[in-house]
Amino acid sequence: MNTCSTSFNSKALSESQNSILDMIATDRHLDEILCAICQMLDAQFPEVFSSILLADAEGKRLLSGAAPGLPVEYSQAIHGMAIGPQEGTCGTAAFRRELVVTEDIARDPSWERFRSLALRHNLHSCWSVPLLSHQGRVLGTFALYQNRAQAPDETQIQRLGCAAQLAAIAIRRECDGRRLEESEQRFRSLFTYNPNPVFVLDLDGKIQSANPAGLKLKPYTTTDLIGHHFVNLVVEEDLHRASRHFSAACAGKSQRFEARVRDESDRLLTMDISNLPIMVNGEVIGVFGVVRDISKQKHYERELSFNACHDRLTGLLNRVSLEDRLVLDCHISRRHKRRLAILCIDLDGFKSINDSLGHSVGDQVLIEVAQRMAQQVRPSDTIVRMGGDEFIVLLPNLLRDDDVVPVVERLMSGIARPYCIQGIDLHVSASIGITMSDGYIEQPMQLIQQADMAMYKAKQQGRNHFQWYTSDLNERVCEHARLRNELQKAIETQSLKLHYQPQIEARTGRVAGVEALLRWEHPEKGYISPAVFVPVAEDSGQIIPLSLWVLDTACAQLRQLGEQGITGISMAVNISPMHFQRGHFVQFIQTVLEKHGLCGEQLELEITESLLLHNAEQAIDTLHRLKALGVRIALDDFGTGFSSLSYLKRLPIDKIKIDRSFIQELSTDCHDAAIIQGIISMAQHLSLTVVAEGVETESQVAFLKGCRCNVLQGYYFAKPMKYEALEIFLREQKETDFL
Ligand SMILES: Nc1nc2c(ncn2[C@@H]2O[C@@H]3COP(=O)(O)O[C@H]4[C@@H](O)[C@H](n5cnc6c(=O)[nH]c(N)nc65)O[C@@H]4COP(=O)(O)O[C@H]3[C@H]2O)c(=O)[nH]1
Repeated sequence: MNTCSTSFNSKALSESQNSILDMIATDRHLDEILCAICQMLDAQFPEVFSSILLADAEGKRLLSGAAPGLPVEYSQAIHGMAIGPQEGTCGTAAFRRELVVTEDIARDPSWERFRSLALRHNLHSCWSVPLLSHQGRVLGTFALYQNRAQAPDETQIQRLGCAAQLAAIAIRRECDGRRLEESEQRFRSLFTYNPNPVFVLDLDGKIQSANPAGLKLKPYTTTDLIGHHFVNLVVEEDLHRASRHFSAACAGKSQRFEARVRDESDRLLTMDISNLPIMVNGEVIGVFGVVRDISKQKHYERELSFNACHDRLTGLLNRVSLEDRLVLDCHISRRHKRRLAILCIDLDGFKSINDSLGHSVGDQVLIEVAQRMAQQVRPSDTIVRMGGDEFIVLLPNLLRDDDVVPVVERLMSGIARPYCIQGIDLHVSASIGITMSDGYIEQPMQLIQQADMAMYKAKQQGRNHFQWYTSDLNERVCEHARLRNELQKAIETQSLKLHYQPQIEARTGRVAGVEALLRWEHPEKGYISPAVFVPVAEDSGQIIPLSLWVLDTACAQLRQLGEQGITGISMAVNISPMHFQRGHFVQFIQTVLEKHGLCGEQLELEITESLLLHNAEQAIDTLHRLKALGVRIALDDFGTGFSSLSYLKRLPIDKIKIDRSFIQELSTDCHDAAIIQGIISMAQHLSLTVVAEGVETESQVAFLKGCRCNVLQGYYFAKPMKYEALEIFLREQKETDFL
């Protein structure tokens, strides 16, 4: 080897090195370059063979790189040798990352695997250096084999290092190129296969390239997208915003915003756009526009917010939106110094359509009502469906209060026109409550309450009416609410009592029965008439527990009378239509009779005609079932309602009670006398018992007896009295004849 090193021609070496560097610079194939490096050294040292091995991807094995002077059989045998602490010269050099010198292969223990092969090919010593990347990763090894056992001198080590460096440069460049190529391909894939449109814009905003998804956003007005400014894509209203974000991205700040674009079919799409600066060597050279179509999401968002504040059935605003609208309209009225009208509209007759013809017919009516109302007001007015058949209308721009009247009249006549649903002609009308404001009100929702109160008043006046809100209406409603609360307390503290008024058989003068009448002794107001508090209890639903208590108590006290030996009298109890129409009413009556050991004939239920107004067929059916229990039925307040004589014969009733207003006018009004005579004779034809209520004078008694009225009830005989008084009264009357 000394001979070789002395004969080493440094000029030739430097030329070879230059030509190899040239090969590297001109991107010649790596195999070619590595082979040239080996040949360069082989040429310098006769009887020396260079070998380059390359590390595999995992850095665990060494693979053939170049070894033009080595025998092919040997090169093939060491292909794939492991990198490790005892793996020949090259495997060990790669493992230790330093020059490893094997002076004598024949004696080196790390050569055990390949020793005989090497010696067979006359290879006796091997010196190897690792090839490392910039980051210190092992790229491979460069080795020199000699055909005699020997150690390298300084020059040889230097030349070996020099050649190894050239090989490392070539390999690194190859790796870098491959990595660059790979990263370029990755980027291309991200760009090309991105389902979202991606644009590359120059700093002027011109589109330099677009991926296939981006090309689909080409406006139908242009033929090409590339080279055009991005403003051609964005709709005019959003241009200013889009340009602002683009400029910010050009200044190096990533941006995210929404803008609308039109696609190649001229569809309007809402896009979520990211503008990202393209940074090269710390400088912005362009902008990426990454676009995501969020049109569907926007559509759902709009739908959700529409549903949140609109009524699904009619499309009108719902009660959620009412307060906001009201506050806004108060503001408008204040600013324009106009009057604001608030109308509360409730449909008359809608419930019976819904009950009898079903909800789908009811729904159709509501939809049409909503449409008709919308036709009668201005677009700037507001119509809200509060639920069911109740609506609120806000008219914020009226000059005078009276200007609301024509609108209300139009609404009423519009609603009252017949509806033809599924071939059936239907009629509904509207009861309207009106309140006015100048917009200066601290709690605008109070206006809704006022209109609501007025609407209730309108309803009470009959159908198809409108009513203005007045402050005394408010007073009455407040009183109503107060009474309801106090009544609740009275129910809870059981401070309601029953009084009883005897009913006298006209022919014999004996007590035929008693009527139970509710009494409420208010701690401050004294006795409150049931005529006052029963309607309140009916409105609030309190009538049900009250009615159950009355029936139970009346039956209990009738039984108590029996136990006192007072028998042969019946107990009449007033029944509220609301309780009567409840399910389980008949069952309850049966239970209460059984509980107190009474038979049906001892109980008489006083009902009124109003009970037959809604669903008369069902009411008649309930009456039949009560009759089957033996219970008697009396029709109270006869003569004050519609008193259609024709339906009387269809009703399974036992008695009619002539209202006391007829009896009281008897002496002054000869018509009343005629009416009473008529009622009694008609009742006799129908085999009904007639009771006259409110009998106060002897002459009334005489007249009624003359007309063959069956039963008399009134102060003339007895006022309603407590149970204890009744017991005494009944005991005494045994000996007394009233008539
Ligand atoms: N001026 C005058 N009045 C007489 C005379 N005789 C009896 N009255 C009164 O006439 C009313 C008869 O009861 P109603 O027609 O069923 O009318 C009752 C009934 O509709 C209702 N009511 C009373 N108790 C109950 C009850 O327990 N349940 C229900 N649902 N309603 C009841 O309250 C209404 C009024 O009851 P009250 O104030 O007790 O008034 C009672 C009674 O005190 C008389 O000679 N002259």
